[in-house]
Amino acid sequence: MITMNDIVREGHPALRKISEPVQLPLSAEDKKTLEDMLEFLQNSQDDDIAEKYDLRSGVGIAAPQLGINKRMFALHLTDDKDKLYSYGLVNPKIVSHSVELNHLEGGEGCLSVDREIEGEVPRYSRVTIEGYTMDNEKIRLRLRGLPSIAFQHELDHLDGIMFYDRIEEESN
Ligand SMILES: CC(C)(C)[C@H](NC(=O)Nc1cc(F)cc(F)c1)C(=O)N(CC(=O)NO)CC1CCCC1
Ligand SMILES: [Zn+2]
Repeated sequence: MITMNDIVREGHPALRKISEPVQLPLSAEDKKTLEDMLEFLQNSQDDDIAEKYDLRSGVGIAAPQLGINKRMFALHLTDDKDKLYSYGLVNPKIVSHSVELNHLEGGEGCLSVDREIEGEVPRYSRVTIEGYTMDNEKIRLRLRGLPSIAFQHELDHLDGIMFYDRIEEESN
């Protein structure tokens, strides 16, 4: 199982690389990695398992955070209507987005960042995304709210972008 020790932190080169598209159909190894990533998120949101293994409660994790520069990430979260979004996504991309921007109140954090960083992180309010599931099926989703923000945060990891890169500098 994945624990916090498997997650690379700021300064690790994998977090600043552009990740490579994943060969489809998924190899057994890539599928296993993605399943392990989804399992980590589920474990991290289970109070007993999270406490036992000292896991930070994660809603998303990208392969580069495991030192694997492949274009895949996992999401496991519920939106404000309690709809569950639980996916392993391969070669994900935004196909269209709102002009309107949104941000998490209080800013963002990251499983690979062990410090608090203040500042709003601007994200598209709504995105239409495409990608492939762990079963090699093409998927298209319309996301808003936390699912939309989390998707954009994870997609940035595949392009070597950290959330704080998007916080505008103090305008004096
Ligand atoms: C880094 C951490 C703080 C653990 C963050 N969790 C999080 O934001 N949880 C959350 C947010 C809400 F708005 C409502 C709620 F119910 C729970 C997270 O998992 N990530 C994933 C990550 O680091 N992926 O690389 C960072 C988040 C920033 C924006 C969305 C994902
Ligand atoms: Zn992150």
